[in-house]
Amino acid sequence: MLVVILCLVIAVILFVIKYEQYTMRKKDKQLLWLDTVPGYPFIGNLFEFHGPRETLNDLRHLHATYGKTMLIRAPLQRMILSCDYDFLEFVLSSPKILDKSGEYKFLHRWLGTGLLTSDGPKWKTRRKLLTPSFHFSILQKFVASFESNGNILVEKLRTVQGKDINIYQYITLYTLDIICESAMGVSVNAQEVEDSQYVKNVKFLCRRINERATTFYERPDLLYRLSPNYYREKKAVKQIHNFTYSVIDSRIKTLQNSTNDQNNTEGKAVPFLDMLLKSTVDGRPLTREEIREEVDTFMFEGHDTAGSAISFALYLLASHQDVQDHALEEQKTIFCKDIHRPSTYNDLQQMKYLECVIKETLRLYPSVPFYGRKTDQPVIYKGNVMPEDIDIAVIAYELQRDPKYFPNPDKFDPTRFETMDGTNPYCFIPFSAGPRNCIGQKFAMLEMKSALSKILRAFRLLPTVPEHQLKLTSEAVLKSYNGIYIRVLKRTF
Ligand code: HEM
Repeated sequence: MLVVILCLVIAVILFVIKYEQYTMRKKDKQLLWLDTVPGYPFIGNLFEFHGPRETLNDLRHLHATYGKTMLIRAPLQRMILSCDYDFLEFVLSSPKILDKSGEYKFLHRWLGTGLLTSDGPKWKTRRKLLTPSFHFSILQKFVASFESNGNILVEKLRTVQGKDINIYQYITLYTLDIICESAMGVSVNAQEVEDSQYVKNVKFLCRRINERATTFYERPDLLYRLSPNYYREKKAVKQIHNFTYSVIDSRIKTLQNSTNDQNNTEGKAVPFLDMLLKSTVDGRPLTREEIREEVDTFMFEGHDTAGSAISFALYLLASHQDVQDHALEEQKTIFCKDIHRPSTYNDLQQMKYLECVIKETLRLYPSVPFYGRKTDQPVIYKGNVMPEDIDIAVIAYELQRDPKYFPNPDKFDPTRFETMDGTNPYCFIPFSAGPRNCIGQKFAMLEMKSALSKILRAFRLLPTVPEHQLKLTSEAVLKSYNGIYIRVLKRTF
């Protein structure tokens, strides 16, 4: 009996391997022009990846061994990994490669197919609908929200000055409060309320999505449903959706009940939710579910990214006193004698050096270190075919450390952005590039400037002793898994 079962198992395995080879044969032939990472039948290169904490190291190792562009294989999936300038310029600017790679399906349970995860005509319609929400005349009204939440942040930091603190824990709650106010028009008071279930769920899901993407036995939906993590994820998603729906419903009521007078929003920031509630697609309003998808998408994409960038910038400023002094001089010039006054939109526009600091931070520590696309039709690149349904991973983290474009690439040197002439616009792509770039980049830049300016004026930033060493990991967003520790000391002028 045992022998029969064993034979059956072997037969099934052989069948699956043959089936995979048969289905992928044509694609593999068409992709012979690429360097292919040697792997095993069926499972391909899954063993090249050693879990979420090691993904960046694994990618670095693969690029060092196989060059800037290579093909890797997973069951029924072919993916091109690239940090090559020409190839990525082609991919990101192509109107034919706009769909998202297979990995994004891990976000679907939470985000549905909102702007980040949708493809084809749905994405085009949504992008057109949402783009006006990021017009500068709308964005400048959010400066007040950056300011009030920044004041809470500074108060929180005052209570821990002189101690070694994991700055990321403070910053990420600040950016979460801001995105809640901006996207939904409600405050979750993440900075004030400890142990908020909503905050816990958002944090849990951000981590879970990447863990799943890099754990081979959790990738197939069928196997994932057998694991306890599936139920944890389902529960967290349900709680988040319930919260988002309750906010949507109460906002609908408020808008219905408000008199014209109360509805007068002149000068006030209008949350993205209100715009969604007032929008129509093909002559009909968006459904509750469609609105929820977008609100949840903004919550996901809009807080951790900026939180990571601000935290890394503070870490770099703490360990580069010359850069910090330069940035502070600029603040003094802008704020003159009233150094602690609230910053205005115009002030933020004037912070040119701080902008270089942020860009240099995003070059070294891009919040989204890699992202994915997929071909939905055969595409020709330099005479070679990329067949339909091929995933492409854009490794921004590696490209932005290429010495060809950034001499002495590991050096933190914001001035390189003062002299960059735009000859190679695709060598700096923290917000992606082309038609599917980050819709929130101007919002993010204002928010990051506002936070850094406020903290710089309130505190002197110092490294810990001994200086904390980052251990980078990508949980969809770049983090340091041992924290981002610095010290802050009240600044006196
Ligand atoms: C430092 C801050 C940020 C960075 C580095 C960043 C980076 C990116 C990147 C690399 C993408 C492309 C992702 C992909 O192709 O899969 C993206 C897309 C997106 N980002 Fe951001 N982002 C930031 C802040 C924000 C903020 C604050 C918002 C919202 C207010 C936002 C909303 C979005 C949305 C909705 C998309 C999808 C756009 C589309 O596919 O059309 N991002 N972002």
